Amino acid sequence: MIIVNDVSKHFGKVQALGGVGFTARDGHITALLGPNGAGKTTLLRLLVGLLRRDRGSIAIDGVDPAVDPMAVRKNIGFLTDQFGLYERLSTREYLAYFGELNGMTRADIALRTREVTELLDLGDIIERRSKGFSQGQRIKVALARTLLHRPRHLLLDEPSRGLDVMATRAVRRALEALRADGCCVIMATHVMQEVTHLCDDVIVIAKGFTVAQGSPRELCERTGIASLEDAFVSLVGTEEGIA
Ligand SMILES: Nc1ncnc2c1ncn2[C@@H]1O[C@H](COP(=O)(O)OP(=O)(O)OP(=O)(O)O)[C@@H](O)[C@H]1O
Repeated sequence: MIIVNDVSKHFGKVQALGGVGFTARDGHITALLGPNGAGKTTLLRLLVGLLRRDRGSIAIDGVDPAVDPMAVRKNIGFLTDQFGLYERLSTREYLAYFGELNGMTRADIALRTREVTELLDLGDIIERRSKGFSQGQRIKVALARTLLHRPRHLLLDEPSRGLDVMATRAVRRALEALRADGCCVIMATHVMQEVTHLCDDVIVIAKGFTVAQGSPRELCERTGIASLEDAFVSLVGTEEGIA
């Protein structure tokens, strides 16, 4: 479980987060919705201990990433907007490298490589070097790396950007399987259809503040608006950043 309370973060004079608070539960997929520049990526980077907050508290299964980032990272998979693939490594070599960094045994790496290859349909690129991979192939390999060590928490920054229909479905299936395993998934996205079909809970942030949290249905009921996209626009009070 991830509990965030009144977190703020400035970059010099720029306020990225003014006051964000929410709870993301295990066995749930939680969407992080907000216009461009709302603070979603900053929040994800704070959760994983890559940035230090100015104020507030964060507890990831009770551990504060500012106090013990290594303990938190052991149990988190983080898919950022920078995939960080190594062009000279094949997908299999790349996964093995990150598995070793995460302290996995060779046998476990081999087992998990088989599992994520199947889950994300990587069969045709598992022996290929990543140089020249398409955007969708790059995301799937980065996601495979993120899942390899069976993280208890998964933080995804726009995981479906650039994916075709089949790849989108493969990622969706993977996330549903993780949810069924009790994983706590937080996903920043601009794709309303994905939120409606996949997410149990939605956190809406605007200009660095949490403006609402609830299931897609609750947000629609609260605003009295039938479509989630229109409810979102009403909650953030602007049409900026809608995809
Ligand atoms: N390293 C940085 N230095 C200065 N400003 C930053 C930095 N990182 C983020 N910001 C600013 O903080 C604010 C929040 O940015 P962030 O990337 O978290 O938004 P976002 O919700 O992820 O946006 P998007 O949907 O466009 O990806 C923006 O005004 C951004 O310019």
